[in-house]
Amino acid sequence: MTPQTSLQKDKIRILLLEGVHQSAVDLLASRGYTNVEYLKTSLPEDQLIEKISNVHFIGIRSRTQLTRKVLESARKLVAIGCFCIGTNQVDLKAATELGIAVFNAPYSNTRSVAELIIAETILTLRGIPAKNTACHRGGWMKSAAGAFEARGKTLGIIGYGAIGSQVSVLAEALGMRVIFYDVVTKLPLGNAVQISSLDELLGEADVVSLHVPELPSTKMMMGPKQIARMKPGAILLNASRGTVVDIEALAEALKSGHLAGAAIDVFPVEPRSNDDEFVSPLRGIDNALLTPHIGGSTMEAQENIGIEVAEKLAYYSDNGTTTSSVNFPEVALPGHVGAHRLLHIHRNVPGVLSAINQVFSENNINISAQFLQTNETLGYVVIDVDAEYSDLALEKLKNIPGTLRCRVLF
Ligand SMILES: NC(=O)c1ccc[n+]([C@@H]2O[C@H](COP(=O)([O-])OP(=O)(O)OC[C@H]3O[C@@H](n4cnc5c(N)ncnc54)[C@H](O)[C@@H]3O)[C@@H](O)[C@H]2O)c1
Ligand SMILES: O=C(O)CC[C@@H](O)C(=O)O
Repeated sequence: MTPQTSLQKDKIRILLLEGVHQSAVDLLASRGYTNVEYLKTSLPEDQLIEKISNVHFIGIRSRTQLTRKVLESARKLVAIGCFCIGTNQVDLKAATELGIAVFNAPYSNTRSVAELIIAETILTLRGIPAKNTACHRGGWMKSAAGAFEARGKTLGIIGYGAIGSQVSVLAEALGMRVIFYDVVTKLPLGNAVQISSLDELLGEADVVSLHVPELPSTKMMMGPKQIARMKPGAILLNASRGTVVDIEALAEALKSGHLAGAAIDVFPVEPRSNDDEFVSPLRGIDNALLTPHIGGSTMEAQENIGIEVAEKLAYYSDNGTTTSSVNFPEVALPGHVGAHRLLHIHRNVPGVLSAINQVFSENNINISAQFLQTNETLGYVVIDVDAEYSDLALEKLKNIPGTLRCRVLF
């Protein structure tokens, strides 16, 4: 039997955008959530605001921009599922301040991206993008000039996290020498070596591959100066985020021949759907291998992501557990058989906790279990009580100053 929540499950509205995998819909259905609107595209802000004002959960990929303005109109929203790794498309500060939990799938497409990077390393070192284009145009570029083996070349990885370190292992298996730059000291895998400055890495690597998140500190981290610092004839790979590379400067470096090639999967501006035109200064540059943000788009990854994120949303809805949330204090909760569970999300300011406890002491409500976790913005308190008291407690808790969201699970 599926547990009852504060709303009947068929009243809990879920909006899934950007064609998330069917596995998400199936998983939600298996947990009793069938009130799902499924769209293949992202939505422009005005349409998003209209739709989000009425839903309890939303699932997106990388294109949907959940700005503060959008989130402020999401009065009923309980949680956001990012069916991907990156969460830069969500204003996380706003989501946190509004008490909306955000989940993602931090590892489900790691391998897919790493495999693509290895393929691109080999293809760009051999000059395949230009040769392929020539063949399609009736040309025949049979030549060894500018074509190299990966073996023995130096791969410079920027951002040695889940993807960067996976690329490192695969590249070493090809016989490449791996160096990496990361703002955090990382345990190097295999024979990889951490380099202390970006500048030094750029001066040494034959192939540079970017695997950093989109952050203020990574915006345009590959600008004209950094691109000029790369070795003549080097190759730049970017499957991280489009804002990390100055795309105009890259186009110039490819046209001038300073860089021998590039493989770019992510762009500062990406079409909203497959029906929209892709516009980029890299179009028409034959030694640039361009892909439509499909680093993580494999059947395996998408199916796993669908299950993982939908499971996190359903679990948070049913039980209150926030394990691996991107922005919420993490609480792994047991079941609450025989009790009603109150979930209280509040601003982490002095006085809220004592006000919560006062509700129970003043009204003589026995607490059978209580869980508390905070981060610097939020406090998350979970209280299990006898069924007969949950309505009264919910009403009182909702009125405590500092309360952001409050719900009950029956
Ligand atoms: N193209 C795609 O389809 C695709 C798929 C998955 C992920 N991504 C992108 O790849 C990014 C990386 O994914 P991940 O799972 O490896 O993330 P991760 O968090 O595991 O690793 C990121 C690494 O970058 C480092 N870093 C942060 N700022 C840095 C800086 N200024 N200089 C150097 N290093 C810095 C971090 O310390 C961390 O080690 C994601 O954030 C996402 O934007 C793209
Ligand atoms: O599927 C997507 O749209 C995004 C994929 C990738 O960039 C990620 O962050 O996981």
